[in-house]
Amino acid sequence: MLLQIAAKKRLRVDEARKKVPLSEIEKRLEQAEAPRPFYQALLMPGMSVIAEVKKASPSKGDFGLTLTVEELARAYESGGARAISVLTEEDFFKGSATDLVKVKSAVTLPVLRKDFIIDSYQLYESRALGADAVLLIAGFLPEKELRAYLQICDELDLAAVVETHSADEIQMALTAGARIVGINNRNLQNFTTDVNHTLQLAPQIPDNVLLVSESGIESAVDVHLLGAAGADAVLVGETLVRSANPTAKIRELTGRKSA
Ligand SMILES: O=P(O)(O)OC[C@@H](O)[C@@H](O)c1c[nH]c2ccccc12
Repeated sequence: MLLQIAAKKRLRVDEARKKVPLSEIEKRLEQAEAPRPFYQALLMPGMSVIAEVKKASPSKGDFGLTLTVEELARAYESGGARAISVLTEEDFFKGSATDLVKVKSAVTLPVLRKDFIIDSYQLYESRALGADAVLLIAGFLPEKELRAYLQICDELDLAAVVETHSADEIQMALTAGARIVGINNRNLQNFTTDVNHTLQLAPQIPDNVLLVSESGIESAVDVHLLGAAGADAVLVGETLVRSANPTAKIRELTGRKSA
């Protein structure tokens, strides 16, 4: 599955680069506004929720959103989310770059672009689209490349969440210079999720690195356990998009009325 996603992405990136060359993106970036502070949002006291706009996934199919992406993002903001994640992958998650642009203008929160980044072109593109942060998947990138991408993110003032699945990937992310590490609770072999995955690996994350627990977070109990284990943030998609009231669901998860 991951290989299929990466192969599709390669084609799409090559196409995008033909349409809008890097030199053109760099020109656009001269006029770009300063990014919203993603890292600082996660640093706030208490658990930060990164709420995800997710229309579909390869394992669950279409979630049948009844709200527009703007409405959903605003509902998240009202519930006290501290950042919004927007899935922009087209072929397996039914996302788009347009979704990111729409969400960015609908809220005042920082916005994370969730996609499969396999080419440095996508970092510049993300910044030009208005992303304040990107996801870098450690399992997709050799350490040297990860390090180079993190450096480009620094130059672009783009925050980066480096997603990991194992102790080895965490070590690699830290060596490459990650300041925000994600631990994905989803087993990519069978797509099951287990928040214990974060609880087991959390001790590997030093205090000066922010920890985001990703996937399969369903309840206030999950959030409490993850906070006690040292997570600074949780990344929540399905539980929120399936909820009849995403605003109330975020408040329920954090136990707070606002951000
Ligand atoms: O819907 P969930 O189980 O709350 O998961 C959200 C998020 O963690 C998940 O969408 C995700 C984590 N890493 C990814 C990488 C690519 C696509 C999607 C993801």
